Amino acid sequence: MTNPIYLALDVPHLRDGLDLAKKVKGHVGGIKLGLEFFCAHGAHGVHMIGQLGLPIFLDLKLYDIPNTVAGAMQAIHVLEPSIVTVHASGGRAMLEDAKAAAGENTRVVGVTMLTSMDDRDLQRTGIEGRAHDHVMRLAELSREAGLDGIVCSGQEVKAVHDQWKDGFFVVPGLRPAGSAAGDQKRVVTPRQARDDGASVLVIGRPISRAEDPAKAARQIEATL
Ligand SMILES: O=C(O)c1cc(=O)[nH]c(=O)n1[C@@H]1O[C@H](COP(=O)(O)O)[C@@H](O)[C@H]1O
Repeated sequence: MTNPIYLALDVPHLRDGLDLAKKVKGHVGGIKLGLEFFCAHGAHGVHMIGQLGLPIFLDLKLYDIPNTVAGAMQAIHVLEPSIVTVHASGGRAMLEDAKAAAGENTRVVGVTMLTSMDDRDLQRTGIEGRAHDHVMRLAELSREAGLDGIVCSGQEVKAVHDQWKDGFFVVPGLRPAGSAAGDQKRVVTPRQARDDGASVLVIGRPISRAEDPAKAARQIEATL
């Protein structure tokens, strides 16, 4: 079984990121580079981390008009990401054009509702109803638009998986039992998410902020 854990490398310094990625390399299946990393280090940083040989998940959460998102997708072909995120709420045309413009070996997944939000936060954005229903709607839209899968919390992944059998499901907001949730609100354990159908487990601070990141990654891997 391939290791489903992707380390979220949310660090400001490239040297620290490289050191951390090297430390945990044997205990994760890939590295997720997000906005913090990409804004600071751009394509150069992605190449540097890519040299470690692990799949790269470029979490850019693209959200713009279809033409602009398609252009951004084309611009990152050269980085050969295995996974890229777009916001599912960008609408069907944006999602279709994002997928059409993506590289052949890149999975495009739609971010449904951030794991840092709960029902109340959702309502404050003007959307009535529960997180669960919102995620299910955006999962359906993503599937219709031809995306490979979605990003959702571990609280929804089972229901989404039941409806979209061959979908690819990225689950962040994961916390081993007893660890601090921080800004995450819809949280489950890595094991729970995997059992419920997650394809990729995105884990950041429980590994990156641990005293011994390799040990933390190994311990999480052992629970799966
Ligand atoms: O797209 C993501 O990866 C993402 C979506 C989401 O809804 N929630 C979420 O936390 N993420 C990312 O997953 C990672 C979670 O990090 P930790 O909370 O430190 O484990 C961060 O890099 C977030 O940017």
